[in-house]
Amino acid sequence: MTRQSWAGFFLVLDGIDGCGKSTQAKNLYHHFRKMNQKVHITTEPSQGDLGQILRKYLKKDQNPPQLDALLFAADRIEHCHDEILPALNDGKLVISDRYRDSSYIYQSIQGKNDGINRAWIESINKFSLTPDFTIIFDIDPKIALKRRITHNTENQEEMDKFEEINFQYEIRKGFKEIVAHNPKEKYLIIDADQSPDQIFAIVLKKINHLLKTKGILL
Ligand SMILES: Nc1ncnc2c1ncn2[C@@H]1O[C@H](COP(=O)(O)OP(=O)(O)O)[C@@H](O)[C@H]1O
Ligand SMILES: Cc1cn([C@H]2C[C@H](O)[C@@H](COP(=O)(O)OP(=O)(O)O)O2)c(=O)[nH]c1=O
Repeated sequence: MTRQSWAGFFLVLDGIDGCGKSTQAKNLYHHFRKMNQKVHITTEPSQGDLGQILRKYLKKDQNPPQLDALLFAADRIEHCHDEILPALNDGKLVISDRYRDSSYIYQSIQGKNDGINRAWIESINKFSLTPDFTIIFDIDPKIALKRRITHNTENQEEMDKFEEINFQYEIRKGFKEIVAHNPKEKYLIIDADQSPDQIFAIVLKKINHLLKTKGILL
């Protein structure tokens, strides 16, 4: 699975937990559906067989971090092979709610005291597809947490193991560093402390431009 050119467009939305990426992924999906544009929405952990197994493992507190990293990487290979590449070859805009950068950041921070480093995570992910473009939603973790509690999608007892606030500050920093070290042609960082409509307007302007440049959108 080394092919890196396709008829479609591979877009990733990423950021800390609760930054609003699922909301924007769904907005984009519905927008392009209405326009009769070929579009596919997906998420990581994936809905595939390995994604189901991974979600089960993530509910356990005491997995070795190496195991988490390997499961995320395995799920990603299956996800690329079974779902993402076929959709891209079919000319679709593929919108993924989280992808490889989440592994680079979450697993390297989670495993920093267990001998896990970024180079190893990159190596186990080297067979996954490289996105055409990534949007990072940047927000203070306290605001993201408040949103999720206010909307009653979360309470403190049910918080996933990755959602502890200091960990989220480290994750936020990690995403910012990725943006800083990559070209503007590949990444956009958006201040996610704005209304959903304001954020959507920024996202849509960028994606329309990118799709027009690639000749996918007329
Ligand atoms: N821009 C926004 N302003 C206020 N609340 C938001 C905004 N975007 C999303 N939300 C709400 O915040 C919560 C988390 O958003 P969600 O899109 O699920 O985040 P993520 O997918 O990044 O975890 C949801 O309850 C959602 O309705
Ligand atoms: C894709 C991915 C997610 N994660 C983490 C981020 C989330 O805290 C958790 C599960 O994701 P999920 O339950 O979908 O949360 P969210 O709505 O915030 O995206 O898995 C990783 O640690 N590594 C990865 O490669």
